[in-house]
Amino acid sequence: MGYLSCNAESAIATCDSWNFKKTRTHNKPFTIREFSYSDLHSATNAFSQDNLLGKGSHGYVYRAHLHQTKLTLVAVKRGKLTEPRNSSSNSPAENEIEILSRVHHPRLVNLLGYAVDSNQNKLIVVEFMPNGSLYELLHSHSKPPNWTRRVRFALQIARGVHFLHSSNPPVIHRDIKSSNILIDGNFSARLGDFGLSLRGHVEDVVVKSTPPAGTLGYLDPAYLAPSDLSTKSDVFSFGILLLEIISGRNAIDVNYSPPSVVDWAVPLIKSGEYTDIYDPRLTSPEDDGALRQLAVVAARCVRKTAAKRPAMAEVVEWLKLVYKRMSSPIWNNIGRRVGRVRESTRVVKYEPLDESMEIVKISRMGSRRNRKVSNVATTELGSAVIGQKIKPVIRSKSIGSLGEIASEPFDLANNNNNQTVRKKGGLAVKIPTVRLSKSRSMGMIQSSTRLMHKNNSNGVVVKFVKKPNGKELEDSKLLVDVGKHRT
Ligand SMILES: Nc1ncnc2c1ncn2[C@@H]1O[C@H](COP(=O)(O)OP(=O)(O)OP(=O)(O)O)[C@@H](O)[C@H]1O
Repeated sequence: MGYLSCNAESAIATCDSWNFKKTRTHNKPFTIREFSYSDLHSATNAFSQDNLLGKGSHGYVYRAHLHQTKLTLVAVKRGKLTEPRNSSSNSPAENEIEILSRVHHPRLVNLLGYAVDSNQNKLIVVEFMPNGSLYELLHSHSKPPNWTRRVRFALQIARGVHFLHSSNPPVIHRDIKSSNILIDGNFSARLGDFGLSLRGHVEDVVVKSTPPAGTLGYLDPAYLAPSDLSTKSDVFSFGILLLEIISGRNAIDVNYSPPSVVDWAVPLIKSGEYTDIYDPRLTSPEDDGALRQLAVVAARCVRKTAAKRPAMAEVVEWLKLVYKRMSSPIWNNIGRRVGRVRESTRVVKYEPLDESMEIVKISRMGSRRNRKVSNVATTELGSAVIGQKIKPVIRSKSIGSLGEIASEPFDLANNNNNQTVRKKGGLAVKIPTVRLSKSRSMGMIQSSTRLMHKNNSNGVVVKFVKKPNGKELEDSKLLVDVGKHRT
């Protein structure tokens, strides 16, 4: 086992030498306690209903007040009492303890300790997350999180998953989904529930002999046999999570046609109909470039072929750029609004990029197609209760390669697609869009490199890139420069 046993209430410092190369905060040895069962019993008031935080497929989670220790509020996970104990393999609780005793990160719901009951079943003690799950925030909350918060959650989870994948040996979570994303006291997202996780290299016996598992709707369609498992399966699930964050709809939802979020969203993204997938409960921003980038990142993560999906390291970099873009004053002014203002066409004024010009964007509003086909209540996957207008679909095929996706997530750092630029008091001039082809590296536009527009000496609006060293690079040179970064 990856954790060390010791007497009740004694603390042991554990650390994983493999993970010792991480940044300072993650290098600190962390403490795993063995709690006495009786302490957890009294801390949860005999596992009372009042302290029940939630129920999962493997057991129950309780709030516990520990008085003897500095940790006052913790969460205790207890397996189902009726579940037979299979001595030949690790229970989900044992697996979770084993994995979490080796990794520790601010973006994870970290292990604090464990206890053993009289039947030798293990109870897990983890950090208490007071603000529920992302699933609840997205689907049951009266005030759904705004766009900036959603992207922040996405970035935080991406960092957590990246940390797991870059551990040595890597940890593959196998159950990334919104109900396993918990929100801490700082309203930051943490990845929890390591019951299905695997730690090891793909060629390791344990990994090679463990049958596929996960949650329908999030499960990688390319993961059909143990040998198919790789970190890219988590990337797929993360992509589904991103689509859920963008659209506010469930991974599988029979109220939509098609019910699978992949089959529903990816064709819309591929055809450039981004606004159709935005959560209708939020105002969609006039400059939705950041959301488009987010949608394209999601589409790349859910590619059918695992090898074509990005690594989490790339996803983190892309999401950092999306978050940066969203942190601009324009985004901060976007309030949360339930219901959508519908207009035909309107002109939106942007903050000028410099004194000599201002930008206007002709935005099309009110054309959002509502793909919801009926108002039947959401049913669990596989449920037979389905409305009259839609056909029962249990698990639709996921969409294949996204080779034809029109725009790259980061084709341009400040991509003004479909925007027009005009000189003050002058006529509008349409700016041609510079687009990189799919084969080009997406990491080459650094956040410190900004695409801008200005009038050159002939009065013509040109694109230029401001390099980190302050030098400007004009459009034609930009293309050459971009070419150098081909992968
Ligand atoms: N550390 C925690 N702090 C606060 N609440 C928690 C914590 N862990 C879990 N919960 C609550 O308990 C619920 C059940 O969690 P659990 O991880 O057992 O199952 P699940 O993820 O919802 O479902 P499944 O077991 O099918 O994956 C969660 O949805 C959440 O509301």
